[in-house]
Amino acid sequence: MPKADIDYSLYLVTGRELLPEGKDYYESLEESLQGGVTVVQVREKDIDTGEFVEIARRTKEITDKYNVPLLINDRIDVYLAVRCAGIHIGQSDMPLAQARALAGDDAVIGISVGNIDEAQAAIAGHADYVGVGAVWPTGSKDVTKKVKLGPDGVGRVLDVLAESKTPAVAIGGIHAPNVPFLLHGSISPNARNSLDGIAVISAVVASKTPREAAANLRNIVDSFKRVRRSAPAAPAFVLESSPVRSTEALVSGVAALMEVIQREVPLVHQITNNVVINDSANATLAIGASPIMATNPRDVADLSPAIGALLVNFGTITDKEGMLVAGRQANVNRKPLVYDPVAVGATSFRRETSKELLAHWQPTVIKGNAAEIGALAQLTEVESRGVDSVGKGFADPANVVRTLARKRAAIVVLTGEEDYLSDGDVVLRTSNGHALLGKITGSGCMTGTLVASFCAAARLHHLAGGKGSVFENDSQLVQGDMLLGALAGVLVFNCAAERAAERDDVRGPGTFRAALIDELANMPAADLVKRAKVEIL
Ligand SMILES: Nc1ncnc2c1ncn2[C@@H]1O[C@H](COP(=O)(O)OP(=O)(O)OP(=O)(O)O)[C@@H](O)[C@H]1O
Ligand SMILES: Cc1ncsc1CCO
Repeated sequence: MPKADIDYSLYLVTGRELLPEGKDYYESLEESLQGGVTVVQVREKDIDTGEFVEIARRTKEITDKYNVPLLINDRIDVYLAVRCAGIHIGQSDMPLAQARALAGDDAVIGISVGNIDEAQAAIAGHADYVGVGAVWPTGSKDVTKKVKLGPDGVGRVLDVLAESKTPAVAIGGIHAPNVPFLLHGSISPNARNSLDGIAVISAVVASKTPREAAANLRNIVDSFKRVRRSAPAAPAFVLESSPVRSTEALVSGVAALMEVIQREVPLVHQITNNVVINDSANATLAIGASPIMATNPRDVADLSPAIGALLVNFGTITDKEGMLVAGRQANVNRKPLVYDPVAVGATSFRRETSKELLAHWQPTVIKGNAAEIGALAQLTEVESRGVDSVGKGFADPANVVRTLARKRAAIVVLTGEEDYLSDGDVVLRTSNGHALLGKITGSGCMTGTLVASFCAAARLHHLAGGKGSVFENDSQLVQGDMLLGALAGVLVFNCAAERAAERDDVRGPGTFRAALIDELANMPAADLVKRAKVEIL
């Protein structure tokens, strides 16, 4: 097969030691090829050369049947003996130039790269493809273990590879539940490049049903590539391309979600700060959803299948382990995950914690004030004072939210006197609310709570086959119109604040805070539709 025709979508690295008891290596291999494996690499350690050659020869007989290229890990002598498609070398194996001299120009030569320098060297040495990793720790179920490159780090390497168009597969700790996160989260910072495929070992080899395991992985990768091809310039990949929108449709969509909440009473899991925990739970109840504020890692893993959405707000970071586990489980269970990085730019501890969380899981929505969004976007235009944003805000907020949404493949919500929301494509501006919101603590945190609740509703609405939902795609992390969910959270909160501020019994922040909870509970959808000030920019 010509080098250019190789499809790297699902790259299987063999590992005979990982086979389930009683499963034959060749049988497992053949089933995985039937499931859709597109490249095979034979990896054998501590084995006699004669035996390696024999395994490679028999493996090639099977891969040839499926017209799938076979690569040999590290051993050029074995490659020369069996004459398969090529070899794969690691950084501590023979240098690339030497491998090329021995194997010749026809051989496919791939190399493992773990950072930008190694990627640049691979390009300079004309590697035919690179294996980028390790993404996550392998051989471990402990999700709190230190992440290696993470999807973010893979994205930085992909950026370097964009120009040479060197194909890239990611490797290390890849299993079906984290594949959508990996594919979306590793789109290079300026969206120029994305993964050509994923390399897996135990996700297929250790399976008793490798055909099904491979087919599932292949389906996710294929879906991702389809979306990426169809919308290269508008990378709201988590959500596929945005449906056609009008302000009227958006506002009536919000009203519909208010009904969904009442009907479905979604459970909204919140790991939030100890300043706002009570107000947030009451705000959740007031709109008709059901709050659960659990933080212990053992608790949160069990909860995940039952919840409608997860909120991670790190205003007072005391539960990092719980945040890591709960977020990963939300991705695994494909539940909306709203991330509120309170005061993220204020201290190095917060910046590091945020980086660590974002390497472990993919948020569906990122919500913050100007200082927080600025810090995540690495902009210095807006300053913070503790949890507050100070100054006039961004000169071009629409561009800030759109750019960060693209970079993070998430909906971004920027709060303030006016709120900006984007999925990386569309930008919405809402101008509801009241200045009294700036006089009570946790108004941003409660906005996050409501965004999470309405994202839960948007997903349920989609699953029930509701009108206007986003087209389903197997590589999407979350199903449903999450931009609409985020908009609903912002609008309901701010319209309730307007109603509260208008009340005669409200004399200041204290009475306003109580009235706000009342109005969240009492607001008719028709009044929201009347009040809503939404623009599509
Ligand atoms: N002056 C204002 N007029 C109208 N709405 C406002 C105003 N200030 C804030 N809001 C609204 O209040 C909510 C919180 O936004 P803000 O940007 O103040 O959050 P925050 O700084 O994160 O708050 P906190 O740290 O207290 O939780 C948002 O829904 C926003 O729309
Ligand atoms: C005041 C405060 N400090 C940490 S979190 C929080 C709530 C508002 O963000």
